[in-house]
Amino acid sequence: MPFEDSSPALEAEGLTKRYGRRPALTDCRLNVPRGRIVGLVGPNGAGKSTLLQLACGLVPPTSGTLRVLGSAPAANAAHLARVGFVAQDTPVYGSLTVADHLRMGARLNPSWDAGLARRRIEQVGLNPGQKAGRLSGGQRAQLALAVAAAKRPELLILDEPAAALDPLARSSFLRNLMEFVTELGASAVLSSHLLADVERVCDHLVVLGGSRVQVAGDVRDLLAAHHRLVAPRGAFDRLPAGVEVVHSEPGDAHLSAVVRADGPLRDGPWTVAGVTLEELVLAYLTRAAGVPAAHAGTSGMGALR
Ligand SMILES: Nc1ncnc2c1ncn2[C@@H]1O[C@H](COP(=O)(O)OP(=O)(O)OP(=O)(O)O)[C@@H](O)[C@H]1O
Repeated sequence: MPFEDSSPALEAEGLTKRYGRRPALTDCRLNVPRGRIVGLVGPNGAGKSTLLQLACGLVPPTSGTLRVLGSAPAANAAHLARVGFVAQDTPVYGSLTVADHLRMGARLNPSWDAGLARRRIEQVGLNPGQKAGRLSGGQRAQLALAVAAAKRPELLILDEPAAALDPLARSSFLRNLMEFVTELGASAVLSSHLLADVERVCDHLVVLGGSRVQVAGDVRDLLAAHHRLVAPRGAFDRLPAGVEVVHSEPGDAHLSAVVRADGPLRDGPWTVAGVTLEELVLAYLTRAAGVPAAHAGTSGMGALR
Protein backbone atom coordinates (compact mmCIF):
# COMPACT_ATOMS: atom_id res chain seq x y z
CA MET A 1 0.00 0.00 0.00
CA PRO A 2 1.51 3.37 -0.97
CA PHE A 3 1.76 5.95 1.81
CA GLU A 4 -0.78 8.78 1.68
CA ASP A 5 1.52 11.75 2.24
CA SER A 6 3.11 12.64 -1.09
CA SER A 7 5.71 15.22 -0.01
CA PRO A 8 9.12 14.46 -1.55
CA ALA A 9 11.24 11.74 0.00
CA LEU A 10 14.14 14.23 0.14
CA GLU A 11 14.11 17.95 -0.57
CA ALA A 12 17.22 20.09 -0.12
CA GLU A 13 17.84 23.75 -0.79
CA GLY A 14 21.26 25.37 -0.37
CA LEU A 15 22.28 22.41 1.81
CA THR A 16 25.81 22.90 3.07
CA LYS A 17 27.82 20.92 5.62
CA ARG A 18 31.34 21.83 6.66
CA TYR A 19 33.58 20.03 9.12
CA GLY A 20 35.73 22.90 10.36
CA ARG A 21 36.76 24.54 7.12
CA ARG A 22 36.47 21.35 5.07
CA PRO A 23 33.34 21.27 2.91
CA ALA A 24 31.52 17.93 2.87
CA LEU A 25 28.46 19.24 1.01
CA THR A 26 28.14 22.59 -0.71
CA ASP A 27 24.94 24.38 -1.73
CA CYS A 28 23.05 21.21 -2.66
CA ARG A 29 19.61 21.31 -4.23
CA LEU A 30 17.61 18.08 -4.44
CA ASN A 31 14.05 17.02 -5.00
CA VAL A 32 13.61 13.26 -4.84
CA PRO A 33 10.00 12.17 -5.33
CA ARG A 34 8.42 9.33 -3.35
CA GLY A 35 8.50 5.74 -4.48
CA ARG A 36 11.96 5.81 -6.00
CA ILE A 37 15.01 3.66 -5.34
CA VAL A 38 17.71 6.31 -5.42
CA GLY A 39 21.33 5.57 -6.26
CA LEU A 40 23.68 8.03 -4.58
CA VAL A 41 27.05 7.83 -6.28
CA GLY A 42 30.32 9.70 -6.20
CA PRO A 43 34.00 9.13 -5.45
CA ASN A 44 35.49 8.78 -1.96
CA GLY A 45 34.94 11.90 0.08
CA ALA A 46 32.23 13.26 -2.24
CA GLY A 47 29.80 13.73 0.66
CA LYS A 48 27.52 10.68 0.28
CA SER A 49 27.64 9.53 3.91
CA THR A 50 27.32 13.11 5.06
CA LEU A 51 24.11 13.54 3.06
CA LEU A 52 22.68 10.30 4.46
CA GLN A 53 23.66 11.27 8.01
CA LEU A 54 22.01 14.66 7.55
CA ALA A 55 18.87 12.88 6.30
CA CYS A 56 18.80 10.73 9.44
CA GLY A 57 19.35 13.74 11.71
CA LEU A 58 22.68 12.36 12.93
CA VAL A 59 24.50 15.58 12.05
CA PRO A 60 23.10 19.11 11.61
CA PRO A 61 23.63 21.15 8.42
CA THR A 62 25.92 24.18 8.51
CA SER A 63 23.39 26.08 6.40
CA GLY A 64 20.50 25.47 4.05
CA THR A 65 17.55 23.17 4.53
CA LEU A 66 16.82 19.48 4.18
CA ARG A 67 13.36 17.99 4.48
CA VAL A 68 12.79 14.27 4.73
CA LEU A 69 9.26 13.02 3.99
CA GLY A 70 8.11 16.62 4.41
CA SER A 71 9.67 17.24 7.86
CA ALA A 72 12.98 18.23 9.34
CA PRO A 73 15.19 15.13 9.71
CA ALA A 74 14.43 13.14 12.88
CA ALA A 75 11.88 15.82 13.80
CA ASN A 76 10.30 13.66 16.51
CA ALA A 77 9.78 10.03 17.52
CA ALA A 78 6.97 9.55 15.00
CA HIS A 79 9.17 10.85 12.21
CA LEU A 80 12.09 8.64 13.29
CA ALA A 81 9.80 5.63 12.99
CA ARG A 82 9.12 6.54 9.34
CA VAL A 83 12.80 6.27 8.37
CA GLY A 84 14.93 3.11 8.43
CA PHE A 85 18.72 3.49 8.36
CA VAL A 86 21.40 0.91 7.64
CA ALA A 87 24.80 2.49 8.35
CA GLN A 88 27.93 1.87 6.29
CA ASP A 89 29.31 -1.08 8.28
CA THR A 90 25.82 -2.62 8.90
CA PRO A 91 26.35 -2.58 12.66
CA VAL A 92 24.69 -5.28 14.75
CA TYR A 93 25.06 -6.21 18.42
CA GLY A 94 27.67 -8.98 18.43
CA SER A 95 26.61 -10.64 21.69
CA LEU A 96 22.91 -10.72 20.80
CA THR A 97 21.35 -13.46 18.70
CA VAL A 98 19.41 -12.90 15.50
CA ALA A 99 16.17 -13.53 17.46
CA ASP A 100 17.28 -10.98 20.13
CA HIS A 101 17.61 -8.37 17.37
CA LEU A 102 14.04 -9.04 16.29
CA ARG A 103 12.77 -8.89 19.90
CA MET A 104 14.61 -5.60 20.45
CA GLY A 105 13.21 -4.21 17.18
CA ALA A 106 9.71 -5.13 18.31
CA ARG A 107 10.17 -3.35 21.65
CA LEU A 108 11.65 -0.18 20.13
CA ASN A 109 9.39 0.29 17.11
CA PRO A 110 5.64 0.84 17.39
CA SER A 111 5.00 -0.19 13.78
CA TRP A 112 7.16 -3.34 13.97
CA ASP A 113 6.04 -6.07 11.56
CA ALA A 114 7.07 -9.29 13.30
CA GLY A 115 5.75 -11.46 10.44
CA LEU A 116 7.81 -9.62 7.86
CA ALA A 117 10.95 -9.83 10.03
CA ARG A 118 10.53 -13.59 10.63
CA ARG A 119 9.79 -14.29 6.98
CA ARG A 120 12.86 -12.42 5.79
CA ILE A 121 15.16 -14.05 8.32
CA GLU A 122 13.90 -17.46 7.14
CA GLN A 123 14.22 -16.57 3.46
CA VAL A 124 17.85 -15.56 3.77
CA GLY A 125 18.61 -18.66 5.84
CA LEU A 126 19.64 -16.98 9.10
CA ASN A 127 19.53 -19.13 12.23
CA PRO A 128 17.55 -17.21 14.90
CA GLY A 129 19.75 -18.66 17.67
CA GLN A 130 23.03 -17.54 16.06
CA LYS A 131 24.99 -14.75 17.80
CA ALA A 132 25.21 -11.75 15.46
CA GLY A 133 28.94 -11.46 16.17
CA ARG A 134 29.44 -14.84 14.47
CA LEU A 135 27.57 -13.90 11.28
CA SER A 136 29.44 -13.26 8.03
CA GLY A 137 29.46 -9.75 6.55
CA GLY A 138 26.71 -10.73 4.12
CA GLN A 139 24.54 -12.29 6.83
CA ARG A 140 25.00 -9.19 9.02
CA ALA A 141 23.89 -6.99 6.12
CA GLN A 142 20.81 -9.16 5.58
CA LEU A 143 19.97 -8.98 9.31
CA ALA A 144 20.39 -5.18 9.35
CA LEU A 145 18.18 -4.86 6.27
CA ALA A 146 15.49 -7.13 7.75
CA VAL A 147 15.48 -5.10 11.01
CA ALA A 148 15.32 -1.78 9.14
CA ALA A 149 12.51 -3.02 6.87
CA ALA A 150 10.45 -4.56 9.68
CA LYS A 151 9.96 -1.04 11.03
CA ARG A 152 7.86 -0.64 7.86
CA PRO A 153 9.56 2.68 7.15
CA GLU A 154 8.40 5.03 4.42
CA LEU A 155 12.03 5.70 3.57
CA LEU A 156 14.94 3.27 3.81
CA ILE A 157 18.39 4.87 3.88
CA LEU A 158 21.33 2.57 3.22
CA ASP A 159 24.98 3.65 3.25
CA GLU A 160 26.97 1.31 0.99
CA PRO A 161 24.93 -1.64 2.22
CA ALA A 162 26.39 -4.23 -0.13
CA ALA A 163 30.03 -3.11 -0.17
CA ALA A 164 31.44 -6.07 1.75
CA LEU A 165 29.36 -8.74 0.05
CA ASP A 166 30.47 -11.29 -2.53
CA PRO A 167 28.67 -11.08 -5.89
CA LEU A 168 26.13 -13.78 -5.02
CA ALA A 169 25.33 -12.31 -1.60
CA ARG A 170 25.14 -8.83 -3.15
CA SER A 171 22.74 -10.00 -5.78
CA SER A 172 20.49 -11.61 -3.16
CA PHE A 173 20.73 -8.53 -0.91
CA LEU A 174 19.70 -6.20 -3.74
CA ARG A 175 16.84 -8.50 -4.73
CA ASN A 176 15.64 -8.43 -1.11
CA LEU A 177 15.92 -4.67 -1.06
CA MET A 178 13.77 -4.32 -4.17
CA GLU A 179 11.20 -6.75 -2.75
CA PHE A 180 11.05 -4.80 0.53
CA VAL A 181 10.60 -1.48 -1.18
CA THR A 182 7.83 -2.85 -3.39
CA GLU A 183 6.15 -4.70 -0.52
CA LEU A 184 6.29 -1.63 1.73
CA GLY A 185 5.36 0.87 -1.02
CA ALA A 186 8.39 2.77 0.31
CA SER A 187 11.27 4.85 -1.04
CA ALA A 188 14.94 3.97 -0.64
CA VAL A 189 18.22 5.83 -0.95
CA LEU A 190 21.38 3.80 -1.23
CA SER A 191 24.92 5.01 -1.66
CA SER A 192 27.19 2.80 -3.71
CA HIS A 193 30.49 2.74 -5.54
CA LEU A 194 29.22 -0.04 -7.75
CA LEU A 195 27.55 1.38 -10.82
CA ALA A 196 26.36 -2.07 -11.93
CA ASP A 197 24.36 -2.34 -8.68
CA VAL A 198 22.93 1.13 -9.14
CA GLU A 199 22.00 0.35 -12.73
CA ARG A 200 20.29 -2.82 -11.60
CA VAL A 201 18.09 -1.52 -8.79
CA CYS A 202 17.84 2.27 -8.95
CA ASP A 203 15.35 4.34 -10.90
CA HIS A 204 16.61 7.72 -9.65
CA LEU A 205 20.20 8.93 -9.57
CA VAL A 206 22.06 11.56 -7.55
CA VAL A 207 25.69 12.11 -8.53
CA LEU A 208 27.84 13.91 -5.97
CA GLY A 209 31.31 15.15 -6.87
CA GLY A 210 33.54 17.60 -5.04
CA SER A 211 30.83 18.07 -2.37
CA ARG A 212 28.25 19.27 -4.93
CA VAL A 213 25.31 17.68 -6.73
CA GLN A 214 26.56 17.22 -10.29
CA VAL A 215 23.37 15.81 -11.74
CA ALA A 216 20.17 14.28 -10.36
CA GLY A 217 16.94 12.90 -11.73
CA ASP A 218 15.00 9.84 -12.78
CA VAL A 219 17.35 7.46 -14.59
CA ARG A 220 15.02 7.14 -17.57
CA ASP A 221 14.83 10.94 -18.03
CA LEU A 222 18.58 11.35 -17.60
CA LEU A 223 19.36 8.68 -20.19
CA ALA A 224 16.86 10.26 -22.61
CA ALA A 225 18.43 13.71 -22.20
CA HIS A 226 22.07 12.67 -22.63
CA HIS A 227 23.81 11.61 -25.83
CA ARG A 228 27.23 10.85 -27.16
CA LEU A 229 28.18 13.09 -30.05
CA VAL A 230 31.13 12.37 -32.30
CA ALA A 231 32.02 15.24 -34.58
CA PRO A 232 34.94 17.00 -36.29
CA ARG A 233 36.67 19.30 -33.82
CA GLY A 234 35.23 22.62 -35.03
CA ALA A 235 31.66 21.32 -35.07
CA PHE A 236 31.31 21.60 -31.30
CA ASP A 237 31.53 25.40 -31.63
CA ARG A 238 28.26 25.33 -33.56
CA LEU A 239 26.11 23.25 -31.22
CA PRO A 240 22.48 24.34 -31.15
CA ALA A 241 21.08 26.28 -28.18
CA GLY A 242 20.01 24.00 -25.33
CA VAL A 243 22.86 21.53 -25.85
CA GLU A 244 25.50 21.49 -23.12
CA VAL A 245 28.78 19.58 -23.40
CA VAL A 246 29.23 17.70 -20.14
CA HIS A 247 32.59 16.21 -21.02
CA SER A 248 34.56 15.71 -24.21
CA GLU A 249 37.44 13.43 -25.13
CA PRO A 250 39.82 14.26 -27.95
CA GLY A 251 40.41 11.88 -30.83
CA ASP A 252 42.67 12.42 -33.85
CA ALA A 253 40.38 14.47 -36.04
CA HIS A 254 37.16 14.13 -34.05
CA LEU A 255 35.90 14.89 -30.58
CA SER A 256 33.63 12.51 -28.72
CA ALA A 257 31.47 14.22 -26.15
CA VAL A 258 28.71 13.42 -23.69
CA VAL A 259 26.14 16.19 -24.04
CA ARG A 260 22.90 17.10 -22.33
CA ALA A 261 20.14 18.31 -24.64
CA ASP A 262 16.90 20.03 -23.66
CA GLY A 263 15.04 18.48 -26.60
CA PRO A 264 15.66 16.25 -29.61
CA LEU A 265 19.06 16.72 -31.24
CA ARG A 266 18.85 18.11 -34.76
CA ASP A 267 20.97 16.62 -37.53
CA GLY A 268 24.37 18.21 -37.91
CA PRO A 269 27.94 17.32 -38.73
CA TRP A 270 27.93 14.78 -35.90
CA THR A 271 26.81 11.27 -35.17
CA VAL A 272 24.54 10.80 -32.20
CA ALA A 273 24.36 7.72 -29.96
CA GLY A 274 22.85 6.94 -26.57
CA VAL A 275 24.91 6.79 -23.38
CA THR A 276 25.02 4.15 -20.68
CA LEU A 277 24.48 5.09 -17.06
CA GLU A 278 28.18 4.53 -16.49
CA GLU A 279 29.19 6.91 -19.29
CA LEU A 280 26.81 9.53 -17.93
CA VAL A 281 28.11 9.27 -14.35
CA LEU A 282 31.75 9.26 -15.43
CA ALA A 283 31.24 12.28 -17.68
CA TYR A 284 29.94 14.36 -14.75
CA LEU A 285 32.52 13.07 -12.29
CA THR A 286 35.39 13.62 -14.70
CA ARG A 287 34.20 17.16 -15.26
CA ALA A 288 33.83 17.72 -11.50
CA ALA A 289 37.31 16.36 -10.83
CA GLY A 290 38.85 18.52 -13.55
CA VAL A 291 40.64 15.44 -14.94
CA PRO A 292 42.34 16.22 -18.27
CA ALA A 293 40.27 14.86 -21.14
CA ALA A 294 42.94 12.41 -22.31
CA HIS A 295 42.71 10.57 -18.96
CA ALA A 296 38.94 10.25 -19.01
CA GLY A 297 38.55 6.62 -19.94
CA THR A 298 35.02 5.19 -19.87
CA SER A 299 35.52 1.51 -20.53
CA GLY A 300 34.07 -1.28 -18.46
CA MET A 301 31.32 -1.16 -15.82
CA GLY A 302 33.36 0.16 -12.99
CA ALA A 303 33.59 1.03 -9.36
CA LEU A 304 33.99 4.62 -8.22
CA ARG A 305 36.97 4.67 -5.92
N1 LIG B 1 33.08 13.49 11.24
C1 LIG B 1 33.84 14.13 10.35
N2 LIG B 1 34.78 15.00 10.74
C2 LIG B 1 35.56 15.66 9.85
N3 LIG B 1 35.47 15.51 8.52
C3 LIG B 1 34.55 14.64 8.06
C4 LIG B 1 33.70 13.91 8.94
N4 LIG B 1 32.88 13.14 8.19
C5 LIG B 1 33.22 13.37 6.90
N5 LIG B 1 34.20 14.27 6.83
C6 LIG B 1 34.80 14.81 5.58
O1 LIG B 1 33.74 15.22 4.73
C7 LIG B 1 33.99 14.84 3.38
C8 LIG B 1 32.87 13.96 2.89
O2 LIG B 1 32.93 12.72 3.57
P1 LIG B 1 31.85 11.60 3.38
O3 LIG B 1 32.17 10.49 4.35
O4 LIG B 1 30.50 12.18 3.43
O5 LIG B 1 32.15 11.12 1.87
P2 LIG B 1 31.67 9.83 1.12
O6 LIG B 1 31.24 10.27 -0.23
O7 LIG B 1 30.68 9.07 1.92
O8 LIG B 1 33.03 9.01 1.01
P3 LIG B 1 33.29 7.41 0.92
O9 LIG B 1 32.85 7.00 -0.45
O10 LIG B 1 34.78 7.33 1.07
O11 LIG B 1 32.54 6.73 2.02
C9 LIG B 1 35.36 14.17 3.38
O12 LIG B 1 36.31 15.15 3.03
C10 LIG B 1 35.55 13.72 4.82
O13 LIG B 1 36.91 13.71 5.17
